[in-house]
Amino acid sequence: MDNRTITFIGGGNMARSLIGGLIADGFRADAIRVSDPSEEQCRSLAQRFGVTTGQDNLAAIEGANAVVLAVKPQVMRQVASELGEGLQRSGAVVISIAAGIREPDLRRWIGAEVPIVRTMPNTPSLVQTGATGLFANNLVSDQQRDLAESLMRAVGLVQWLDTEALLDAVTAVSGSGPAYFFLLMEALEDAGSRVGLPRETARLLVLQTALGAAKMALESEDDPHTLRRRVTSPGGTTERAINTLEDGDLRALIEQAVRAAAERAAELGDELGAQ
Ligand SMILES: NC(=O)C1=CN([C@@H]2O[C@H](COP(=O)(O)OP(=O)(O)OC[C@H]3O[C@@H](n4cnc5c(N)ncnc54)[C@H](OP(=O)(O)O)[C@@H]3O)[C@@H](O)[C@H]2O)C=CC1
Ligand SMILES: O=C(O)[C@@H]1CCC=N1
Repeated sequence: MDNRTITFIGGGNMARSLIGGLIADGFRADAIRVSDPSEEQCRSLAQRFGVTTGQDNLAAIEGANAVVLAVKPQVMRQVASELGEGLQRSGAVVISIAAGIREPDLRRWIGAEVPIVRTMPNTPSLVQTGATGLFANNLVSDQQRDLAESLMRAVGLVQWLDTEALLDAVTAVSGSGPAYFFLLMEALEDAGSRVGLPRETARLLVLQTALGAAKMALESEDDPHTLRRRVTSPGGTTERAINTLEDGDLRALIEQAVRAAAERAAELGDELGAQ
């Protein structure tokens, strides 16, 4: 991806997933800088990916074409304020990955009219199977839009959104989504082990089944409903299991969970944006 440089402010879980995916996609390690207060975190990132690391946020953004703000929402205000002038000078596109933090608040904290792309990626970016929603403010140039898109496309699927508010829904569906599937895997593995399978066998069967179902749903012309019906023989085993799940109102529970996550994203925006 040419010779553009990208700086990550915060080198935690999500930054690690994005960096790993970018490098696996051929992005040059020497074009990636990470600034994080933890020396341990920096050492581990430098060792694993060969990226440049440091503890000085302002120094890290110098000359960068894109600055990814990958800190927790609760420290975003402090980080954005501290970087304000540097960001204004650099002309870099700011890419925020924080849940809830709204673009107008981020711009206010930075204290300048800077180009901002607000995104919501997810951790499978590490294995280049991420899913990212993006929203650009009107100061983002076409080139910067392409840069933000190509960074996120290097690690998976990208979906641009017309309105920023939809990012809370993206957060609730795909940002947090990997955790829902991991929970299902944990539960299925536990259940498999309780009906007699050795735990390792149960885990392998569950993971391969999850992979197979997702791959099939992505590659098939049929929708998941049709694919599900094909597994479900009348009077068979799947029917019995699906009836149990429907009787327990799994769908309503999932909707409740997604609404709760979206509400929490909005709440974070309200709470932290009011500062
Ligand atoms: N995890 C996920 O699945 C996803 C997370 N996100 C978003 O990504 C962001 C980061 O989340 P996640 O990676 O999970 O969090 P982590 O806590 O793993 O990473 C944040 C990192 O930022 C560091 N940090 C804290 N203060 C500063 C500072 N002033 N300057 C530079 N770095 C700092 C932290 O160091 P220390 O720990 O020492 O404080 C930590 O290493 C959040 O805003 C979250 O909403 C978005 C999509 C998915
Ligand atoms: O749980 C969180 O708040 C972050 C945002 C989406 C995934 N993890």
